[in-house]
Amino acid sequence: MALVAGIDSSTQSCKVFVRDADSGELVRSGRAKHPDGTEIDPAAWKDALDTAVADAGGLDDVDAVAVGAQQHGMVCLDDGGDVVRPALLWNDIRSAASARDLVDEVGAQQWADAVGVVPLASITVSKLRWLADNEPTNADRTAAVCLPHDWLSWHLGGAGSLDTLATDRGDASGTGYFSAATNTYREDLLELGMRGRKPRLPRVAGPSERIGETASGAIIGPGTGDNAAAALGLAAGVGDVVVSIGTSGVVSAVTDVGAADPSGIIAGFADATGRQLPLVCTLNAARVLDATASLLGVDHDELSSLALSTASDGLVLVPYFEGERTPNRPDASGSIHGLRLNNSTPGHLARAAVEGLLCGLADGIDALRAAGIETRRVLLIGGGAKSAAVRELAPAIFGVPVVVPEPGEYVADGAARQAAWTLAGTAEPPQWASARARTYEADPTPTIRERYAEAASRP
Ligand SMILES: Nc1ncnc2c1ncn2[C@@H]1O[C@H](COP(=O)(O)OP(=O)(O)O)[C@@H](O)[C@H]1O
Ligand SMILES: O=C(CO)[C@@H](O)[C@H](O)COP(=O)(O)O
Repeated sequence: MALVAGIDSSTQSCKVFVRDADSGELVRSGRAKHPDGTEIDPAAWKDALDTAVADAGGLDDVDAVAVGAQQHGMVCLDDGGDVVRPALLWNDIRSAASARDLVDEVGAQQWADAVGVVPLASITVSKLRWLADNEPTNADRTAAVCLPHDWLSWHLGGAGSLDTLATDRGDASGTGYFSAATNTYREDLLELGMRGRKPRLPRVAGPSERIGETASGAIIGPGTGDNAAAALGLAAGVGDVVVSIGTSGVVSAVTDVGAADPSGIIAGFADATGRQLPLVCTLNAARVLDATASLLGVDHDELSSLALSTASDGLVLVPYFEGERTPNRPDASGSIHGLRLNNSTPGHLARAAVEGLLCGLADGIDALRAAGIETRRVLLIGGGAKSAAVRELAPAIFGVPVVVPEPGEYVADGAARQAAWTLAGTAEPPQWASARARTYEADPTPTIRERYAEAASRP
């Protein structure tokens, strides 16, 4: 029996899932936590990976491995391959003004046409501009720039010369200097971000290309960004909208036609199979529930019960706890609207937190629909999908049926499926049985959306 391993190095943790390469059956798994913060020494990801691999019983008997990881993180390497400074993660908003500068210099429509992405604080090119303007010495020392998954794959393969760095089009498309439409780097935009400097970039491997070998002889697949890996893990098809409630809230769909949205709401990313992955991402998702539970002094199950046992009654929570990316309001904060004596209860606050989180994601679904993307049903994943209140309330707020696959790690599964594909050398990824799933349906509740839209539009 050939074994493959999929790794998910996400914002909060690292997960390793070992599966049978032919059937996809789960053999064993492991996990480890990442430190908190939006600026992280990549060595912490490596430590967590080593712990998670050990927790999963090691990888010595595994034939192929691939890494899915949080997108956009800026990993700068010097000539010798050492990191120049801690990585700035996708949710680090210090680069918001740099993003605005880049949009002013080039134009939003021009960015969308060139790379499918209008720079925001999250996008790698904005972080590089921040580096060039605020830490010019570090920018000068930067011989190569790569992403979290590129760096981990490179280390799995022994971290040789910078020439051996590799990425895939799924993750490259989140940098702001790679076009998913033409499958080429726009080195001119990288140079613009770096104010004239030209660090080297990872080679962009094909969707199932071998990029190296681990010390124990396992083939390394190209890996990808976590959202592209999730779509592959779920085998998302036409009409499927994947909604992930992790640290980020993500709404995405696999399509043939890419996005070029000058409003910046939809990012024109690539998927992990050679297609496109238009995507809307919010900064505030599962942690909205974490924060509300902590505010109320309850755990997640109690928060969910409170929300489900209380009817909506005019209280609106706008969840911009960490500023917001979509809409682009990096300096915003969370707010509560419509407090009255009769709705000033823990239950109403719990309900408003779940509804606020879901309304932000529903706006993302609407944006995909308005762009002509079929939105027949939602596949709901991520840590937040473990909340019964999220699952129960989502279909009414999203206005479409919500399919919740059994609790799992679909990013790690996508990476494992890619590893199996790389191992097989076939034209298409292997067909693995779909996870068991439950479908939730409900009549739409437009009033909740309208109340939220009114509150969220206030400055
Ligand atoms: N039962 C639950 N209800 C709501 N949120 C939960 C529950 N269990 C875990 N979470 C939250 O889910 C988040 C982790 O989800 P995950 O998808 O792994 O995130 P990431 O991929 O960003 O690391 C954490 O913020 C955690 O508190
Ligand atoms: O920035 C994005 C997508 O554009 C995020 O989705 C990151 O990729 C982090 O993902 P999670 O750790 O929240 O899953």
